[in-house]
Amino acid sequence: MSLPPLIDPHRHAVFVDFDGTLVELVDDPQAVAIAPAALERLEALQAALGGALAVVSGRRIADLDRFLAPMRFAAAGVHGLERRVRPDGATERLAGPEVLDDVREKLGGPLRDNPRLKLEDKGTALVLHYRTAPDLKAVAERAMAEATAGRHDLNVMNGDNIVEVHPTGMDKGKALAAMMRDAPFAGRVPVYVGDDTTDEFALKHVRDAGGVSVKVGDKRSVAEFRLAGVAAVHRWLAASA
Ligand SMILES: O=P(O)(O)OC[C@H]1O[C@H](O[C@H]2O[C@H](CO)[C@@H](O)[C@H](O)[C@H]2O)[C@H](O)[C@@H](O)[C@@H]1O
Repeated sequence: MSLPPLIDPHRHAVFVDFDGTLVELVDDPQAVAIAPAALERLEALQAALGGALAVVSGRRIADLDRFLAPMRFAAAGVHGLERRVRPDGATERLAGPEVLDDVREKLGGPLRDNPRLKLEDKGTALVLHYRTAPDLKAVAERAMAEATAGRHDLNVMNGDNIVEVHPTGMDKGKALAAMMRDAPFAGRVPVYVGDDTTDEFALKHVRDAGGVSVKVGDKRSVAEFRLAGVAAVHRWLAASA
């Protein structure tokens, strides 16, 4: 797979994943950080694109706001269950936290029995983290499977050292397609850059639509182009800006 072409600010709409793409993966999900210079370049690119830049993430939009402050940006959070088309607009939520109350309670036992497993509660999604305890991968997957048994309204997904659950019906591809229907994205050619299995929905959508699909890292992908890691992403964004 080859390097992606530079972004054309007059033609492209840019969708960028967060963890593993804009910021390096670390043990503590709250400890991620972007370099101030990289953030300034992202803002410059957003301006050059006429605002047609969005962050598409499994994170909550409120968390993305905190990590990327003071930048304001369009975003799809929690894999599209949260959406903000305009940087200063309101965040729309397609589900509430109560839908996971029963799962939250059922995960309590396994979490008490395995204190090295960490729960991230995103309201409309629950994540079991095992990056610092890789031997507990199967335990985490089993706990999630048992806690969600019979719940056909929920989707369990494996990510990078995580197993996550959220309501069905949305993924990053659908989130991107929805954003492409509105200004300032509509009429532009989509560019998507992401590293994880959950990004494959968006990468496939973009490839099928004739856009620029960019995989970060060396995992299998439907993407047409590849960048080696977070540093390479920032070099490419800088060259484009
Ligand atoms: O869609 P993304 O922006 O890539 O978000 C996916 C998940 O990212 C976070 O977890 C990942 O990053 C953590 C910090 O580097 C790392 O500790 C973890 O192992 C990774 O899976 C986030 O905590 C999740 O909620 C997101 O779904």
